[in-house]
Amino acid sequence: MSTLSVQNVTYRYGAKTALDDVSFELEKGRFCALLGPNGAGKSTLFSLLTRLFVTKQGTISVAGHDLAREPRAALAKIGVVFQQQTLDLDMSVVQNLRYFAALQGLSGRAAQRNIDAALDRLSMRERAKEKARSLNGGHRRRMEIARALIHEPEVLLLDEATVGLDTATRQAITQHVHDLADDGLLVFWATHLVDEIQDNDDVVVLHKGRILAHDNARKIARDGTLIDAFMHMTDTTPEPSL
Ligand SMILES: Nc1ncnc2c1ncn2[C@@H]1O[C@H](COP(=O)(O)OP(=O)(O)OP(=O)(O)O)[C@@H](O)[C@H]1O
Repeated sequence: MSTLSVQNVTYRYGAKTALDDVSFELEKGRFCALLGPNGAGKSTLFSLLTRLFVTKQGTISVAGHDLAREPRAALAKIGVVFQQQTLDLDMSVVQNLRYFAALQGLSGRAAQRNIDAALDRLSMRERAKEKARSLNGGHRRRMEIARALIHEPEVLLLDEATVGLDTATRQAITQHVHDLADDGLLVFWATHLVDEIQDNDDVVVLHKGRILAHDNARKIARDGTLIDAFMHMTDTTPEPSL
């Protein structure tokens, strides 16, 4: 049983087809990049995975739970970091996390244990009492990732999670998230930046709503670079990342 299964998903905005018969399966313990240029359909797919939009054609299942038939069980296995920041800046790091834990039905010792574990995983324990407002962009992002882990999901979805961060911070966050995959999570990371992808990662290349490739990054690159392969496949020039 795969951890995340997407089968024959099609999604339209009126006459515009944003996703066209998309199918793939992903396993836990892996970092998989959803790589696609602007307009590829990445946000639409994430909206379906998080049930902001309802899948009308095709099926999605998470850790064996069909998202349409068992939405609560499926969503309980997903942690999400959206592109837009969603913190309460006037609360401390730990207050933000406690609030989210309560929304997930966690309280008392169980909540504290999971909060501590999530802070440790993102090296944020020493910032726990600081107001979110006082944190820089990288630490705010780490805190959002810690928050997404509190209910111990099996899948971590991140939608363009490094937008607006400087290069060093981007690299640090990207590495942290790779470490989470090494610890056993399935990380599904939407990006248009090829340099966030490491040789051993899995990559789903999405373009104009269709999957052009799904393989190990090294295999997609073949004898050249992943950037060249991506440009060739999509006939685009990737945005400079530096
Ligand atoms: N509300 C909408 N109404 C009509 N078309 C839409 C709507 N939202 C997105 N689209 C179109 O659907 C396609 C996929 O968009 P989507 O936002 O999912 O792509 P994306 O890969 O996330 O791109 P970006 O990186 O620019 O956010 C695009 O052609 C987009 O113009």
